[in-house]
Amino acid sequence: MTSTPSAAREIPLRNGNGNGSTNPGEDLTRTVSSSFGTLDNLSKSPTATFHSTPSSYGGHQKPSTKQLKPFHTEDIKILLLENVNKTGQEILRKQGYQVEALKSSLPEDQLIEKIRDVHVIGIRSKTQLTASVLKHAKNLIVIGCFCIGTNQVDLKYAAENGICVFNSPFSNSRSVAEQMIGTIIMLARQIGDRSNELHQGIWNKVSAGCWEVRGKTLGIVGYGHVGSQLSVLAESMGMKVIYFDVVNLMSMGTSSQVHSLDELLKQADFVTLHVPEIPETRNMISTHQLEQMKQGSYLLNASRGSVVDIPALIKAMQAGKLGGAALDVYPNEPAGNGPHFNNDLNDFTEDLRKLKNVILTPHIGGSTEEAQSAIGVEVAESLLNYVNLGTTSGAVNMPEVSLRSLTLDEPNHLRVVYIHKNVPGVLRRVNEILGDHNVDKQMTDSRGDVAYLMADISNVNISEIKALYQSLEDLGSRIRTRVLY
Ligand SMILES: NC(=O)C1=CN([C@@H]2O[C@H](COP(=O)(O)OP(=O)(O)OC[C@H]3O[C@@H](n4cnc5c(N)ncnc54)[C@H](O)[C@@H]3O)[C@@H](O)[C@H]2O)C=CC1
Ligand SMILES: O=C(O)CCC(=O)C(=O)O
Repeated sequence: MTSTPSAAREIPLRNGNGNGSTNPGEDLTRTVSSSFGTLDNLSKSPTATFHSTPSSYGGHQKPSTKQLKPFHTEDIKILLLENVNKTGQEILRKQGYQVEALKSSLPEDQLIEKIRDVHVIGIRSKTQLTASVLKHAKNLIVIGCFCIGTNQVDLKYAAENGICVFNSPFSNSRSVAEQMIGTIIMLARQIGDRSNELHQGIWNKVSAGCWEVRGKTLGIVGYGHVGSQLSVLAESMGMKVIYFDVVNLMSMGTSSQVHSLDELLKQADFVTLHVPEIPETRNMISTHQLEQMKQGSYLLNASRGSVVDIPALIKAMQAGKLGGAALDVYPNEPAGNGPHFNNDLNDFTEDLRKLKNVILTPHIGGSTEEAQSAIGVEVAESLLNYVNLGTTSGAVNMPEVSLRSLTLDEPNHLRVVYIHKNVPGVLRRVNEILGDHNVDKQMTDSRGDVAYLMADISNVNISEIKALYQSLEDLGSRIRTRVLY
């Protein structure tokens, strides 16, 4: 169940990227067809106060919280891809929004068709929301990544076009760390091979090359949410933990930070990768790094497929340099489940599949009931808070801005959300427009080239909302204007 504090509703969902209609009025009617109908009706009574009636949506709200609802919620279209958990789907459906949920991701041409009219899209790690896809998303105001990684989204393009992006920063970290613990032991004991052999009827009781993990050194590359959880679990099994991170961090337990990747590679019996996909981490483990690793050591990657040069890893395995490896992620991954793990996907796949003591898993580090359910709730609530209240807390590509909810004892109040280019003079112009009313509270912040302003203003007649909106839209700095009332 959502704990979203109120159910404010957005009116103008205009895209600021120049792809939408040049007439904002047309955009309003096009994107949320009933919002002008409602607005026009209300505006016949210019002195009317606009307490919205208490909504049936989101049963947890305090009685005094104002429900902002200038259009029908069923006009909001949400597309959820990649089997987003039911918890998230239900929260969004309960709002009355139109939710379409698909089990897999979509090929680019189908994605472009679908993304044209949705206001909200929810994805996991596979769907690539590049600039060339997003430029077709004329109505899109927010993206929810129901996962940790956001490398699949062009965050800069999204921000510059007024599309806010949320993720779930740590709800699956524990699941990944636990999978790594299991995998470390499986590699050390060659359990994958023994199990495969026995499935084929072959009894192969061996101890050569099989080890306890107690007393061995685990080298963690990237000591963030996943890496630090793993550190604690590994120490509890008697492993010595060292880690390398570009940031100076507090060591958990008795683990210690080393100064370079090479230092870690030279000391560790197991090397495990938990860095984000960024240009600096592309192929961070390649031929040179594999050469630095100890003879018979093991490599694990559950970060992103681009972080390891897999053909180089295959060579190191074939040469007997490593004792084993485990991969959960690959440069190209299939859109959905099925018999897709072959050379059509990545041209090294058949060679990889032939290797002994190499555990291959289909990107399931975060795939547990606990993680997916928690992520569903967390990201769906971020989406609601953004759509309903304009709140950007936790956003990964916008400044974090929030104001307390409007309440029913505040008549003639509305909330203005103004996403704009971060250039001098904008605040003065915006406040000239808002200044005809009473600005009760205002917050503004910037992140790079984009700034986000949120203001609650009172003494606004219904008949004035459209003009207010239009004045903000007419400013050259405007990326996107939303008025919630
Ligand atoms: N296999 C799976 O199902 C999952 C995979 N992931 C992947 O794991 C990655 C890590 O996740 P978290 O620990 O939550 O991220 P995080 O952001 O909490 O930690 C990443 C750490 O890597 C460090 N780092 C960045 N660049 C580095 C570099 N060049 N060298 C060394 N350290 C560097 C950062 O300073 C940070 O401490 C995610 O970005 C995601 O791609 C996350 C969850 C599930
Ligand atoms: O579960 C997923 O779809 C993706 C997990 C992941 O890689 C992430 O959270 O970054």
